[in-house]
Amino acid sequence: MTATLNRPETGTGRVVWFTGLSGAGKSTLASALRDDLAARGVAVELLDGDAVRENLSKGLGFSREDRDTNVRRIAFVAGLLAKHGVTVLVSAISPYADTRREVLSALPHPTEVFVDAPLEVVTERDVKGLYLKALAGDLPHFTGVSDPYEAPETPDLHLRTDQISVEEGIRQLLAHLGYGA
Ligand SMILES: Nc1ncnc2c1ncn2[C@@H]1O[C@H](COP(=O)(O)OS(=O)(=O)O)[C@@H](OP(=O)(O)O)[C@H]1O
Ligand SMILES: Nc1ncnc2c1ncn2[C@@H]1O[C@H](COP(=O)(O)OP(=O)(O)O)[C@@H](O)[C@H]1O
Repeated sequence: MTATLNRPETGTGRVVWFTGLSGAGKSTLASALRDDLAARGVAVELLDGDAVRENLSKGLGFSREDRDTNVRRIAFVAGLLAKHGVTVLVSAISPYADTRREVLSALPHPTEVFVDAPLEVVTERDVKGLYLKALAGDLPHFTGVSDPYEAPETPDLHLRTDQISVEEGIRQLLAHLGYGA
C-alpha cells in the first residue's frame, strides 16, 4: 500500500499519542515505530516524556498541575510540527483522561494508543527501579502506585504489551496507521 500517513487529506501531519504506565512500553514502541516510519521516508519526530522533561519541561514535577502543564506543552509542540506535515509520536504517561481528551481534540488526526500492561507486570519489569522505591513508600505521586492513572475508555488502539511482542505491536500500529502489509 502507498504510504499516505504523513500527508493525509488535509495536507497536515498527524499525532500518535502513546499513553500508559511507566514501563508499559511506550518508549519502546514509539521509538521502534519512529525508526520504521523514518526508513519509509516519512518525516517523523518523537516527543518522549523523559527527553521532554530534561528540556522543554525541565523543573516540572508530578503534581496534577505539573503533569497537565507537561502534557499541554508537548501537545503544543506536536501541533506545530504536525502543521508542517510531520508525523509526531508522543510518549508520555499523560495519566488524566480529561487532559488527554482536551489536547487530542485540538490536534490534527489524533490517534490515542493505550500501551497497557498490568501493574504486576510493570512492577516486575521495573525498568528504572522506580516501582521498588514507590512500593517501599519512598516515591510519592508515582503513577499507578501512589498517584492515579486514568486508562482510556475508548482508545484508537489498545496494545496489551504483556500479551503481544514488540514486533506484533509495531505491526498493529502500522496497520492502524495505513501502512498494512
Ligand atoms: N512520580 C512519578 N510518576 C511517574 N513517573 C515518574 C515519577 N517520577 C519520575 N518518573 C519518571 O518520569 C517519567 C514520566 O514522565 P512523563 O512526562 O511521561 O509523565 S506525565 O505524562 O507528565 O505524567 C517516567 O518515565 P517512563 O517510565 O518512560 O514512563 C518515569 O521514569
Ligand atoms: N510487547 C512489548 N511492547 C513494549 N515493550 C515491551 C514488550 N514486552 C516487553 N517489553 C519491555 O518492557 C519495557 C518497557 O519499557 P519502556 O518502553 O521504557 O516503557 P515506558 O516508556 O512505557 O516507560 C522494555 O524493557 C521492553 O523491552
